[in-house]
Amino acid sequence: MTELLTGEVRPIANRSLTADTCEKYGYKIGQYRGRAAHIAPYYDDDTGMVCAQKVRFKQEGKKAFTWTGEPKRAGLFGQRLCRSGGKMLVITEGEIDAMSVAQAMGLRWPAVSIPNGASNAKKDLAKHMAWLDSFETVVICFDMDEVGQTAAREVAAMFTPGKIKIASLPLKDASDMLTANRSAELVDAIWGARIWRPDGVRTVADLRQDAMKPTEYGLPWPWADLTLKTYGIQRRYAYGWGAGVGSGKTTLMRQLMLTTMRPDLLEDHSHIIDGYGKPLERPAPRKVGAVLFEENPGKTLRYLAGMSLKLRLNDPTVEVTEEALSAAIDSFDGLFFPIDCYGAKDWEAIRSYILYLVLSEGVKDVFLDPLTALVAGEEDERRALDTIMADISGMVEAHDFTLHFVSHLTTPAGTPHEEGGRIFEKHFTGSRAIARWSHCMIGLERNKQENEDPTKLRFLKYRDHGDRVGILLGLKFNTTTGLMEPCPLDEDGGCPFDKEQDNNADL
Ligand SMILES: Nc1ncnc2c1ncn2[C@@H]1O[C@H](COP(=O)(O)OP(=O)(O)OP(=O)(O)O)[C@@H](O)[C@H]1O
Repeated sequence: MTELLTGEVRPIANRSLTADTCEKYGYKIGQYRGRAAHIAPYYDDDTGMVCAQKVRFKQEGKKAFTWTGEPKRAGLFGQRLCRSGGKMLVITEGEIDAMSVAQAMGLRWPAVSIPNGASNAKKDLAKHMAWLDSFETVVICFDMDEVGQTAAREVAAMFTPGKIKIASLPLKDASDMLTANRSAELVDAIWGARIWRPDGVRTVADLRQDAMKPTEYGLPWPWADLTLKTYGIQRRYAYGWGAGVGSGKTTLMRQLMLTTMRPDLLEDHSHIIDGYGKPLERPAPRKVGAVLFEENPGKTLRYLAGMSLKLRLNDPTVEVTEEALSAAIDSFDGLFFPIDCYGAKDWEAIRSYILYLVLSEGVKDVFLDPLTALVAGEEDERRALDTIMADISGMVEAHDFTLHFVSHLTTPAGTPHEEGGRIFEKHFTGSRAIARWSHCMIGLERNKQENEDPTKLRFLKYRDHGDRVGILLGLKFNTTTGLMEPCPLDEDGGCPFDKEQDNNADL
């Protein structure tokens, strides 16, 4: 144990501290190894005697600290001046700050300092939790730098919620406030300190700006009628599309990709007016990210080019000039970002590709066809799908994009989906995970044996608009253009009741 130092109480002019303040805290000026030093006394909780001193002096022009006595037994600086169970206690990062707060508050309110700086705040305060918790309110008034504010939040989390407040100062610390002659503002900052809330808890004030934003239409579907009925394609949504084998899922995905990159090919939407009387505008061309497991990206590009020319280019009898095709292909340049994942079906890799496209390339419309390919061969398909779907749902929300994925369907008990059987949520492969995590689920119902039969878009789940479900659109495949076009449906939605009955058998 090193000897305690002696000294005398003096005002500290360069810190605007009066002799009364220093007297109250027993803060003295003395000598340490022949140099002038500030001596801050620390008391032992048990004996009420000074057991240690924090000595502050200058060494080679720089601020230095040392301890005398037994610092391990020391409480907080100024602790002995505060009766437990008081109305309010202020905790600062340093002795001079504690005295500055006390002085600004007329020496009538208790202020203490932690002994070993912000980085040890948690450990040093933990020893006195019962005492600290006895105060009605505890205000943390640490330095306004990163270290101080991080420590303030860490310390706050140790207290009973609702009791702890964090003060925010316009200058670096309480001492700077006092020396700048801004004690009144320092007092205001202490009284006006905000109740600390754990990260993530928000107030109405935090959310006001968001809540005041008008609800806008999402992005247009290729077909205006669907935009009208569903309020458009939503951002931060994972759309799950399901249909029987060869029922046109990929064709529909291609048309969505096409009109995303080439909004000039969208149906006219100008008759759709929002609640503020504004007609829906045609969006600018947007980039597309495509994860297509069952198709070579070159082939997809040819399909897209064909659709843009209103030609079915997979038909060998269809003629197209090289110039026209080349110009059509060029129209997707810088917009189409397919991932060549033929064979690679590892979610971790696909996930990084998607995030790269979204975060680095600014892609906001991603297509994944089919989702089922990612779990084929997994030992526990259900669990794997649950992990992937949870991930997708979190990703679209965190990074503000839209992901459309295609799902295969399980075989129903009644009419096969390929013959127009009704689709239920539970028919999606891995339905539990998909239903839980996707924001919208859509079934494409079509009887492949009846070429004249339309494809019905049945919305099964729609998170924000649960009333907008059922068959919302009929589409007819145009065998010349390769595009799906809206068509009228029977009054019952073209979905005879007996077909629904059939499939209800396995409900
Ligand atoms: N509504 C439709 N009417 C007639 N033919 C269609 C229709 N939709 C798509 N087709 C054609 O049916 C074939 C299969 O379409 P597509 O590949 O889109 O189906 P899919 O559901 O994705 O198939 P899979 O189950 O094999 O993934 C294609 O030749 C396509 O041109």
